[in-house]
Amino acid sequence: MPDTATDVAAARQQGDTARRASSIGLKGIRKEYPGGVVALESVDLQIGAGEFFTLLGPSGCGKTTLLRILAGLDEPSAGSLTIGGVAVTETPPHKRSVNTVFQSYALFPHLSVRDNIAFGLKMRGVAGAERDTRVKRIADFIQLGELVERRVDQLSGGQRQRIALARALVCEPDVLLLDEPLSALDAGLRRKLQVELLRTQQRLGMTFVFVTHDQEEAMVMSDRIAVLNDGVIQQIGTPQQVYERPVNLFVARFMGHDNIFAVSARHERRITTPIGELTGERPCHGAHVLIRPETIELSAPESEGVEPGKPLNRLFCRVEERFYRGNNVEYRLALEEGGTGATLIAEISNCGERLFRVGDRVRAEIYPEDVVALGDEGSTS
Ligand SMILES: Nc1ncnc2c1ncn2[C@@H]1O[C@H](COP(=O)(O)OP(=O)(O)OP(=O)(O)O)[C@@H](O)[C@H]1O
Repeated sequence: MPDTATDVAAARQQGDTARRASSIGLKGIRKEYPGGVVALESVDLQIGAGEFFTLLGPSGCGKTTLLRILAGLDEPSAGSLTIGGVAVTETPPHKRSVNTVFQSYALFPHLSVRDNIAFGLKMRGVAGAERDTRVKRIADFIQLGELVERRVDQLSGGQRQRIALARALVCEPDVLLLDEPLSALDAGLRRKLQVELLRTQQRLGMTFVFVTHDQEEAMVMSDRIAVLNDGVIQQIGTPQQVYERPVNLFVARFMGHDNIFAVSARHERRITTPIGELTGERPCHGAHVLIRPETIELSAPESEGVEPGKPLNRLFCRVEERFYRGNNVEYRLALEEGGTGATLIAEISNCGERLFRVGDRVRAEIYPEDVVALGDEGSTS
């Protein structure tokens, strides 16, 4: 069974042509629960047919509400919804070609794997012989063919999760909705099932809408991600766009970034920050900037530097702390001049070069394009 991010990338590249999939369109979707809680403000979203699309955000931001509206389990207070180009805002759940996999599996523990998988087909009135063929095909597909007679309460968490997936897939929906399906699993199994889920989606060519609050999981799985906060989409983009170019402070923090600095003064491309004066690629309008630790180059102060003559930001620092992580090394740096006591974090891949020690003087070099301006919340791209 595959278990690395490389496998995920390979799975993405091996994708068959779409068998059946539907696009999804959301326009002005608002949800206000009785009692006045506004779970979604005004959500506009276009999800492509066959896309692996992820809703990412903290607890309570409205992810599940949005999924329930797609499934037809909740009605929006305003706005409209299309699946496969057809208006379905008023369509009841069982008439939408949509299936949902929940975090809690929602399996019948006393029934066999076969009967659990067959349940949805039975409800849809699929006859015995065809039902058996389809159950067998999907059980083999998720590598549980040998376990079809077992009772569900005799299986591991990972196996149960695969059955929940099989039960949704066997109905061949155009759209599969997945609400934190892997969050109950331990880290190793979770990574394996991430790969399996992505390969399944690629092979079947279905549209997947996946909910998670784990940014790494979102990045490894998704074609595109929508980051939500307080019922408002903050940014929609590819994993690379959302991680490398977060549009605002919320997205940058949620994606796990540390080197974020307030901008106290600005003049065209020059800005003043707690780590000193920096030059950006273009005039900075944001109140904060992000400098990703892995974009910083470190060298001895007296050396030539990485690219002599290039317009770089050069900061002289002292190594305060060093964290050796095997594949990379994190340095926490104190600025020698122009700084106001702020710490700059640099992460250097460990390619066998000499490591700096605590107390060493170093020169940190930052390209203008790696000074990322963060705008106000609520802006999308
Ligand atoms: N039935 C309900 N009645 C009233 N308020 C609700 C109801 N369901 C959800 N909410 C509120 O709506 C907001 C969004 O909830 P939702 O479950 O969509 O968030 P979420 O992002 O899925 O959170 P989590 O990751 O914790 O599941 C929260 O403030 C929640 O308390």
